Amino acid sequence: MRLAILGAGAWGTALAINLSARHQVTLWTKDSNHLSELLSSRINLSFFPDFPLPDNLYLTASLAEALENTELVLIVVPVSGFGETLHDLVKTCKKTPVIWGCKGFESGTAKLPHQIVAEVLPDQLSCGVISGPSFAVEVARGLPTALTLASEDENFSREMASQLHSKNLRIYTSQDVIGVETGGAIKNVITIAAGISDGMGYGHNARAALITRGLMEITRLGLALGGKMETFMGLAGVGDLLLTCTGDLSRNRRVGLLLAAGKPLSGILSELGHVAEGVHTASAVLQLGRKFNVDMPITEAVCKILLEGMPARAAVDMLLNREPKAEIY
Ligand SMILES: NC(=O)C1=CN([C@@H]2O[C@H](COP(=O)(O)OP(=O)(O)OC[C@H]3O[C@@H](n4cnc5c(N)ncnc54)[C@H](O)[C@@H]3O)[C@@H](O)[C@H]2O)C=CC1
Ligand SMILES: O=C(CO)COP(=O)(O)O
Repeated sequence: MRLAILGAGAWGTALAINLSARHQVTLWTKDSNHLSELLSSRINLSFFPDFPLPDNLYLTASLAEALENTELVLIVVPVSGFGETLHDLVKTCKKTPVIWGCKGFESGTAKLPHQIVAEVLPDQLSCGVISGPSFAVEVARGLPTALTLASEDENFSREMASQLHSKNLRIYTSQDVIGVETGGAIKNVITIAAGISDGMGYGHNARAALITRGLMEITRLGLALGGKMETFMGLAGVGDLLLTCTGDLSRNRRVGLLLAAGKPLSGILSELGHVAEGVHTASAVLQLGRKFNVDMPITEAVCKILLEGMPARAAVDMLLNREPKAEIY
């Protein structure tokens, strides 16, 4: 298949490396300076420096060129650039099927990516989201990874999954777009909390409790938004939550670890050099929790730290001092 990957960060590059083994892939960056770097070194020094780019991977900064004869567009820019990228796509007048891999609610509007698609590309029928436990480095290495591809159009997800599926990239299908997007978005906020807890030395018991109670927050808000319970128990829910809360490759976890060490958020984000979606999505999650009357104490504590500068220890005390209640309610 001929496919265009829009977004040459860690995730776009990892997917391009993996999929180039079986497909004709074009990797698009909006930034012409970044393109020059990619073309001259054949390595993504800015975002993914440890992997040479495959010889058959085509690189461009021209969207029209990227979309030439393309059968599928994979959008893997951060959520903050997702709407802009869709608007750029509209200008090309191409009706190519679209799959996105960004994880978060849009900051300010609290919209999920599929809601942005519905606004910008209202006639886009062949579309869906791909998500699940997938550190970019491991996908680039060809290590076994399983993902969920969700689309309201079952034929589309089945057809695309069969094209993209391989021994090292197992693609399961789903029709629960809201559930898959919600799981991927909220787990980033819970992961920041897990990083904080580990950074403060609270131990394995506390982390297990955070993951479990975090899954409860994901499930409660996800159900309120229209997602399905089984999705939160699957790859895009508990699967991704477990990965990033425990795996040191997670940027969101790293944000938590560094906050616990007392570093200021602005310094952490510039040191990271990559997007940490939990930072940008936390307030939207809190806003939606309030709107749907869903109790989200972990999200609230993370927001206090990120948005109000509350010291991590005080936020943890706030969580620990909550009144006891029934586990399931
Ligand atoms: N890195 C990973 O392991 C995974 C990341 N994701 C998700 O994929 C999305 C992208 O993540 P990464 O590639 O890791 O981030 P990154 O920070 O490594 O790279 C982001 C890329 O997007 C580009 N970009 C930013 N705004 C843009 C815009 N408006 N238009 C065009 N390009 C723009 C940047 O120049 C950069 O090349 C995030 O939502 C993330 O949660 C999903 C699964 C795995
Ligand atoms: O979502 C991811 C893996 O599934 C990547 O997580 P981070 O953005 O925290 O690195």
